[in-house]
Amino acid sequence: MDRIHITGGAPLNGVIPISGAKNAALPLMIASLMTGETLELVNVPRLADIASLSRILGNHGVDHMVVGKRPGQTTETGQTIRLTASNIIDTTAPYDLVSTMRASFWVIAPLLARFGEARVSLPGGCAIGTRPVDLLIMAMEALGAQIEIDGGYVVAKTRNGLRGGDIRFPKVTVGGTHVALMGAALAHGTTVIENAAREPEVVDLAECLIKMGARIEGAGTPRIAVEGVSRLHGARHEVLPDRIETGTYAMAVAMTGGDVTLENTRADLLHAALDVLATTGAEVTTVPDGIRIRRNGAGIAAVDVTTDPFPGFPTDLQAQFMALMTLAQGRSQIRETIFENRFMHVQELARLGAKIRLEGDLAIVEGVERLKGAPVMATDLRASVSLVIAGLAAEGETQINRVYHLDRGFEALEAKLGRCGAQIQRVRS
Ligand SMILES: CC(=O)N[C@H]1[C@@H](OP(=O)(O)OP(=O)(O)OC[C@H]2O[C@@H](n3ccc(=O)[nH]c3=O)[C@H](O)[C@@H]2O)O[C@H](CO)[C@@H](O)[C@@H]1O
Ligand SMILES: C=C(OP(=O)(O)O)C(=O)O
Repeated sequence: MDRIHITGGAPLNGVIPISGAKNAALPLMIASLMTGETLELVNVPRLADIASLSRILGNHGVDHMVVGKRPGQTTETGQTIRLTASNIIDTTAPYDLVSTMRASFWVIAPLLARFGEARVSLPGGCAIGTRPVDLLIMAMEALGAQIEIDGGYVVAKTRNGLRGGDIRFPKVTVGGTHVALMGAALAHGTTVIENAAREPEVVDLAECLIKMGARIEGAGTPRIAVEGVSRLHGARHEVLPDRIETGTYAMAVAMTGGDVTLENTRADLLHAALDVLATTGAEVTTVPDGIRIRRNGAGIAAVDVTTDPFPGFPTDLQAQFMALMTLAQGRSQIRETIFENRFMHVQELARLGAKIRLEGDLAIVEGVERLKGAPVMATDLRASVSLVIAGLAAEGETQINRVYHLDRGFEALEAKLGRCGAQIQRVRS
């Protein structure tokens, strides 16, 4: 298994190009199942999760083509892919493909809406809590689907197509909102989704569906209205920038010190996180087509954070922020409200010398003066990258095992950091 070796202590200086968002690209690719025409997606990141989903779509019969590079494009310019679901041969998404990632479960909605049936294995994904799918099932039932669980599979059927209905989510769910949107877009009649997720990735999916002919109003607000149409058509859509990758590198610079411009991204995608970073003492400025982060000399101020659905502080940046707080001057309290088991990085950060105490959903971090490199191993994607950030700021060598978690969500991580002065290498084995 590959490992990442880091020799910490160097500040980061330079430019980091931000990739297209994994968590937008995945539902957008799934939306290709909603039409027999071609969906062209631009700025798709090169990631293990994207490859896994391509395999799942391929198994359903979706044709997948990667468009060749154009002059001026580099390996870090996202790929353009064309997906055509004109000949679906199988409406089952099998366990061995779906178990590796959460988003693959969402194929259930377009399959059901367009073909009247779907058999999808219960999903996997990052081990950060129980992660049930009851609300996704509730949404499809509200659209008239009959659903049963059989041998680890969710079997969904509809006789005469989905029909519009009222969906009120008791808690905000990103996946539930994606599924509700895709189902409702091809249902007969009107659907109102209440307490919808407002995440930018939901808005990106809605914008793409609108280009495909869907009638959707209110995406980005808690109330989305969808007027179903009988068919959708092909479209071309650019995946929005990855706000979690953006925030991750911003926190890395805030921790190591230095001056980095994050290119091809937008501050409005992560205001809550950038505001918190500024409060810690980092200088955050917006520049054309990006964000500049600087911290030179000043110490890191301790700041309390609570994760929340968008526009709040994202749970997907909680681990990275905790890494930063391990070197803060004083005590910070980090409350995780979205997932009940998303503190797996705590014991690994402790190996580097961090002082963190857990009390239920609260992590109390006592800042220390320095971290010291050590071998560590993370169990999920964002936890893994929090160890990379901590390793960059620690004295000496850090070795990060189980790198496949990082490959799920961070495109060209070593190259992007290496060009800014980080001493980071992948050791293949
Ligand atoms: C691929 C992708 O986009 N993943 C993101 C998505 O995950 P995902 O869509 O799985 O997360 P949700 O927003 O659905 O989960 C939010 C909360 O609702 C609960 N819940 C969800 C569905 C359900 O049927 N029942 C239920 O109880 C979850 O356990 C969790 O406590 O949003 C999360 C919250 O921003 C992010 O951390 C993930 O990175
Ligand atoms: C939790 C994540 O992914 P998934 O929902 O696929 O587990 C993530 O992107 O941080």
